[in-house]
Amino acid sequence: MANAAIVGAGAMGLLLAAKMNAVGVDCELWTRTVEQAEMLGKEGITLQRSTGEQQEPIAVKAMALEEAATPPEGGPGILFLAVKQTALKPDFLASLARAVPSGGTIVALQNGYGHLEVLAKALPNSVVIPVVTTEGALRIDGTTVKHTGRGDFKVGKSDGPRYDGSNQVERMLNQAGFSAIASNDWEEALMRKLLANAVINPLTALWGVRNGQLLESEPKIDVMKALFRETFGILQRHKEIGEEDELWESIERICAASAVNRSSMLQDVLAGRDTEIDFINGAVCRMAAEQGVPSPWNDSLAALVKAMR
Ligand SMILES: NC(=O)C1=CN([C@@H]2O[C@H](COP(=O)(O)OP(=O)(O)OC[C@H]3O[C@@H](n4cnc5c(N)ncnc54)[C@H](OP(=O)(O)O)[C@@H]3O)[C@@H](O)[C@H]2O)C=CC1
Ligand SMILES: CC(C)(CO)C(=O)C(=O)O
Repeated sequence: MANAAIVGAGAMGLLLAAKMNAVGVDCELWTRTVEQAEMLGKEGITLQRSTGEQQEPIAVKAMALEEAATPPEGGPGILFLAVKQTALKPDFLASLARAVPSGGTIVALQNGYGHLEVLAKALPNSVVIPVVTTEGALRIDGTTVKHTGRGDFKVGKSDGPRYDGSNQVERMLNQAGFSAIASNDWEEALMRKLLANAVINPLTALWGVRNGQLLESEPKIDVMKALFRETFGILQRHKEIGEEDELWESIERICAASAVNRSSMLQDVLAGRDTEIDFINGAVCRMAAEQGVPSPWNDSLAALVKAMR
């Protein structure tokens, strides 16, 4: 049994598994289906650079989560959770609880907000480490992933013993060639990412445009700014996240840097999958309700994106 496993063989899971196994970090990959696990076992993972250039396939030990979720004696001590928040349903959480040994570490890579509470409740004997990443990955098929953008990983850390495994996770990611840092200010990073996702994702999904196209028309920028201002106010009341101007500029930079990419929400809509809207704009609406303030832009976008299904 490996020391670590990645749950979810989509964009992020394939990228992590490829880079870790390429440098000899002992790490299994747990899929949803037996078919994908068999394919990965036979073909390995093909990693494409953003330029399209691809490396030799990287061998990986893959199995379906249901096979892996046996009683936890000797189970991997670290689970990188690379599924969307939409997957965090009771049956899945029960499988995870069976797969992770008591005291094991769950590395939560999800965008959005709400998952940490769900995981902590469902896995009370595990340590859930929040990780915020600005890496970009795109699943091409069941065994191929494109590394669409280089970013970094902020690995949640606390001054107390709460996130004991943070330094180990940081080391594993750096060993795999990523840029990772264990940091106390992970919550600020999580909120800043939530702000970017709350502005870029629903609008690109609704208008069917790539990230860079958001900045190509004044009327689109006006809508973006209105959504940004409302969301910034709500998040800033929840947790100090920085200056409004600087955060708006950071969103413009993300759109420019990922100009040709489709946001994850647009990809989900195009593929007919559930989106993470409930955990992005929906989460902002819930925060606003707790604060007793209105959130008309977030309410409308959450409803409009849900109605695309
Ligand atoms: N991709 C990116 O660039 C980034 C992603 N993130 C975040 O990382 C998380 C994962 O995103 P991403 O990899 O893009 O998503 P994908 O949709 O590409 O991958 C999710 C994977 O989870 C698998 N899955 C779903 N349910 C289960 C289950 N019950 N058991 C095992 N596996 C399951 C899916 O399997 P199947 O395909 O068989 O349904 C799929 O392979 C999201 O929260 C996202 O917001 C954060 C930053 C960047
Ligand atoms: C930052 C952004 C918008 C990049 O596409 C993203 O995280 C996503 O698509 O979910």
